[in-house]
Amino acid sequence: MRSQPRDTGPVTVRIRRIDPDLPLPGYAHPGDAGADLVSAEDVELAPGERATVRTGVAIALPDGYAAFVHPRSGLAARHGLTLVNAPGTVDAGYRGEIRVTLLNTDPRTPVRVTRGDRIAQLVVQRVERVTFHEVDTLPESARGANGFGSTGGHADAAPTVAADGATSR
Ligand SMILES: O=c1ccn([C@H]2C[C@H](O)[C@@H](COP(=O)(O)OP(=O)(O)OP(=O)(O)O)O2)c(=O)[nH]1
Repeated sequence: MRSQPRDTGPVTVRIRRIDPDLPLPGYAHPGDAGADLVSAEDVELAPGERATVRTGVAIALPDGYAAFVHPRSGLAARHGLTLVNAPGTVDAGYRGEIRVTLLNTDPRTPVRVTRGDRIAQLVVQRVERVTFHEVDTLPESARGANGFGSTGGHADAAPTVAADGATSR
């Protein structure tokens, strides 16, 4: 069966430039999921150091959406630069400046970020709100309570954590 492209036009997100000299977030290519966010600051991160960096923009997402701040793979692979809280969550009701908590994971080399550098990417997604319905017993499933490496695939897989918190290999 041929898959049909979804009929979705772009969602309009109101954005305010707190720092007028910086570019708006932008998609580098058609089809990209993330719009790049730039740094509003010059920062140097020592090995293992983190810093919360301004991006110069604030947004108002429509209800039912959230934006997620993701690391950029090139910065991660080349410099070990990631985000402490990846992905950061920007709530629909948040009107403050989007900030990015960068972390230099490299054990030896400092990372220098210059104002205007693209430091992270913002992925806007629909999100569901749920009603939590308390029950005594959950429905059975094939996975059950197995997780945390239970399916293997790594020589040093983490121990299995049971529903009661007990661990076993
Ligand atoms: O990487 C991030 C993560 C969050 N935020 C902003 C938007 C978000 O709506 C707000 C609160 O984020 P979160 O809910 O993750 O923080 P919290 O530590 O739970 O704080 P709060 O008690 O304010 O919800 O901070 C950012 O600018 N960048």
